[in-house]
Amino acid sequence: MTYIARTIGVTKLYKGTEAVSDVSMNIRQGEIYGLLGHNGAGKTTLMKMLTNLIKPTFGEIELFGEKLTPRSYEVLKRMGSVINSPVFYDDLSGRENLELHCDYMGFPDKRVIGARMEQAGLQDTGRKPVREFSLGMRQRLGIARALITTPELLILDEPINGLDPSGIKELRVLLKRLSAEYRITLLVSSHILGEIEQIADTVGVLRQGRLIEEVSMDHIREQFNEYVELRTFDVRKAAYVFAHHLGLTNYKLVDEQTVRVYDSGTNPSELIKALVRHDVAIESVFKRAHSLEEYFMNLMKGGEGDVV
Ligand SMILES: Nc1ncnc2c1ncn2[C@@H]1O[C@H](COP(=O)(O)OP(=O)(O)OP(=O)(O)O)[C@@H](O)[C@H]1O
Repeated sequence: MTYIARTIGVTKLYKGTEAVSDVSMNIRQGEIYGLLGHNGAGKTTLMKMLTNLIKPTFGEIELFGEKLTPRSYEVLKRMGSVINSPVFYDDLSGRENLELHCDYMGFPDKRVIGARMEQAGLQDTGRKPVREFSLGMRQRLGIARALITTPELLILDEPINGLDPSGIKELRVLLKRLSAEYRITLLVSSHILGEIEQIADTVGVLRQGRLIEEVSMDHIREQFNEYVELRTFDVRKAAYVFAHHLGLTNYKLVDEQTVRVYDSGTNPSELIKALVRHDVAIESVFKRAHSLEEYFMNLMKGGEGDVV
């Protein structure tokens, strides 16, 4: 397993109060890691430590397999970030802003600018001053600026904050494209589960400074498959009907009275009809729909995760 970034027991104290507490997070090369947490959970603080803007009080950070120190200039060149809302010269165009950035940062080769504008979907903005950009365009210009150095890891703090639905969609497409086409590893924070869920390969849940969950979305989806649960007086006969009359294999006998059929496409009425036809008495039927949201919401606010 190759980790591009790791924190090992990282804690940050502000005037004796823990903003981030003993966080060990593992970001794999090539993935989109979604950092989920309510406002104040510690997402920005964690990202600032990863980008060397602030130092952990305790613990260690590893980037590209190397320990992060105040002199880690080389590894920092391999990453880009947008933390807090990006600031631009509003009277200048997107391209001019990126040209100035290259000057400040000492990148003589400005040929990359066109490619970065295009990657961020801003190739058609021409001479339009940034003042006239939508919030979504500003966010994407911030990302284009962070991409100037061709980073392998991109860290984005709440990039969808304040965007309207079309801006959110454009950004989602951009992030997925950066990951799939350009193989950039992404760490993206949000307090909106729906967004993280749609793009992330791994989700880390921060609550009051603690990383209380780090799990792959594939694993979570497997656990949160929708199912139809039937209570019957004869589970074995019900299982027989499912297997031999409906050709199902995706069912499980939970206990002496309960059988679950896992499949989002399962139609409860088909199951009931088949059971009735074969004289299997049914006590109750229950369809469990998407409970992923419930699970993460519980984690974020402090309840127990209800993993089936
Ligand atoms: N410079 C600072 N000095 C003192 N306390 C701070 C400082 N920066 C952050 N904090 C506190 O640390 C905690 C975590 O803040 P942080 O900004 O990391 O959270 P967040 O999850 O990014 O939330 P938000 O989305 O609201 O920025 C909060 O209680 C915040 O008030």
